[in-house]
Amino acid sequence: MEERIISGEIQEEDIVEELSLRPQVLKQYIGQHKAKENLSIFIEAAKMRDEALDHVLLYGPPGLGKTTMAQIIANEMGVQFKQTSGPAIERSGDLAAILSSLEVGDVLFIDEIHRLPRAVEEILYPAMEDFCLDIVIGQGPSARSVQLDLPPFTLVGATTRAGLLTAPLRDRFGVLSRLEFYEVADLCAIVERTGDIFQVEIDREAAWEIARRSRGTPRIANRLLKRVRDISQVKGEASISLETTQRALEMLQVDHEGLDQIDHKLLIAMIDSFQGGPVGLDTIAASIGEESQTIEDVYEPYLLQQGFIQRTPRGRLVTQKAYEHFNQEVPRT
Ligand SMILES: Nc1ncnc2c1ncn2[C@@H]1O[C@H](COP(=O)(O)OP(=O)(O)OP(=O)(O)O)[C@@H](O)[C@H]1O
Ligand SMILES: [Mg+2]
Repeated sequence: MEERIISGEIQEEDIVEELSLRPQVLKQYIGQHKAKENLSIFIEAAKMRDEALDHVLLYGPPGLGKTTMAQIIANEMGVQFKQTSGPAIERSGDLAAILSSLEVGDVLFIDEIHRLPRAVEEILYPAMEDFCLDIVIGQGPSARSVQLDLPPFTLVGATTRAGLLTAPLRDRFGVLSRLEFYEVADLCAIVERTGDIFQVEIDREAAWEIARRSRGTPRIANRLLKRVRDISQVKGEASISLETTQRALEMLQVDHEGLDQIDHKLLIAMIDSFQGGPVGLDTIAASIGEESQTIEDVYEPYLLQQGFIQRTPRGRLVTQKAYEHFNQEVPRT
């Protein structure tokens, strides 16, 4: 897949900056008021009882701040943060090794937890529930099962697709926290914060414009700001202006709703080739040459949330808003 400027997924150019841009404590974490409020209560209660925080599942589209939140949880609890990911753990032994290295209260963060192999996942059940490790040593008739005690710890799982988690795994999380697309005002604050860290001035209306076109996603807001900053610097502006921002975003082919060429291709295909739907995901994917899974995880959530498309049991439908976006008449049926 070519790299889209408005993809919420992490790209190579983001990696270095993310380290410096990540808020460290809850107070610096902008937006997500509901998730933040819940977590801060649970964190405070766990600290008062001097216990490990209950296991937390963070879910939501890419780039909304799941990894950031996981690190903040560890910081707020004052414990160590250990990080791994579903696809990185191939064998049960790998997970057993990680679990047995944990100390009291530690946060173990498993990113993309829906991609843990099944056999590995089963090791997690007793670990999460009873803080014990059940391992089988040897094979065949001589195999025996050994139990090891683990210190109480907090598992923080992150996933873009909570629906893919097995029920036994999902049920073992005490706190389920869904991250939502950000409000424009919150994204605007994020853009201004990032501007401060980059030491660039940005006019309020320019920050707002970037926020508006960032698909509710901090990672995209930060990325757009970087591109806009480059263009503004070349122009020699003392502070990034609205006009430059609009020009830059036009050059980057991000429209006033934050939609890009691929969104356009997708919506236009639905309108022109499938009379607005309903049309199945796989059919749309084939017609625009993208993977169904990418459409479902990356493009569609924002189009759904903004009401450009709807999901029905018979497939996806484009809405009146989509027709209006392209100045097209809604066909009568
Ligand atoms: N609430 C926030 N306030 C300020 N910056 C944020 C916030 N949430 C996320 N960011 C910034 O957005 C970027 C992406 O966040 P993060 O890596 O935590 O997202 P993610 O949900 O883990 O993404 P992925 O699904 O790709 O793993 C980071 O650089 C972070 O600094
Ligand atoms: Mg992440």
